[in-house]
Amino acid sequence: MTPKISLRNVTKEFVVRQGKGPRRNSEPSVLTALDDLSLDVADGEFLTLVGPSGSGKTTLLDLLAGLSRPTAGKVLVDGKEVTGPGQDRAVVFQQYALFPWRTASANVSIGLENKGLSRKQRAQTASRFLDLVGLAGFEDRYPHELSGGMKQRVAIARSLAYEPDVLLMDEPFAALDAQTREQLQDELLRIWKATGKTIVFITHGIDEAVYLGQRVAVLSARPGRLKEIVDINIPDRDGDADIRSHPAFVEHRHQVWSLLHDEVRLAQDSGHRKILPDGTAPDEQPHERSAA
Ligand SMILES: Nc1ncnc2c1ncn2[C@@H]1O[C@H](COP(=O)(O)OP(=O)(O)OP(=O)(O)O)[C@@H](O)[C@H]1O
Repeated sequence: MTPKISLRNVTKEFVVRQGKGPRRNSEPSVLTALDDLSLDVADGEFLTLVGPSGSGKTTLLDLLAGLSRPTAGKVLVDGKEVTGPGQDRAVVFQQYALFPWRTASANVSIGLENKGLSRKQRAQTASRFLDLVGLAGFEDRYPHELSGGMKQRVAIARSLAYEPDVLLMDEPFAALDAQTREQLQDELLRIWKATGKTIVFITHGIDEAVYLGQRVAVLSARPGRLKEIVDINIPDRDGDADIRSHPAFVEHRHQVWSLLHDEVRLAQDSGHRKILPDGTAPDEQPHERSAA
């Protein structure tokens, strides 16, 4: 069966300049964010993605979203090469990016405006998706009247409303307090089960990765390569038990922690992999190319 998402030998390079101001080096260098990465995601799968800072997680999500193109290799969705953003994929960012002058309902309706629906139909669809994310009755609230968790629910409802097959989530719960985060993790699992979406979810949280993912993809320190994919098998996952204290959860968490810990140490140990605060790397060789 064709995987829903397929990354085939994907490399992404950026051309950067070292230093700043008068000390800025005129020679551009190439920063390899992702290196020869191959990965398949099945239809309806929930994949979480972890990796040290700078390992290329957001770069990978941007490629899947069609916001940028790989330097080499291919990104396929349903067997077709991704050449730009599309209605089949929605992105949820850490920052909710809601329009402050629009109500929750109007924010959710945004993606429906080109679908030839009447105003009433759009409002009904928005209500249905606000209901799905647990915000029934909040249609007329403005973003400033909502908590952080509620705003993120609106953002998720907005992404779901135009019925994408794939949900791409870049640390969507990172700005929320621990309790709200856990609540939204459960909501997301419920929505995923109800809708059958394919989800790729980036997180810095090992617990979150293991709790949400059917598989956890671990990236190596920059340049990002696929270090390992951990299959998550936790018995009784659908029950009422506290999954986070289940021995299988604890074991998976330790496994992912060890893989990540090795990568973070490697990145720190080898000076040539260090990344300067301005995003450039001292190890990269000057390169002829001039565009990212
Ligand atoms: N547009 C760009 N131009 C130049 N370099 C870039 C660009 N986007 C990303 N990079 C570099 O590519 C590398 C990977 O960045 P990316 O944001 O994908 O990492 P990440 O794993 O998401 O990091 P974090 O966990 O800190 O958010 C970094 O070294 C970053 O500085």
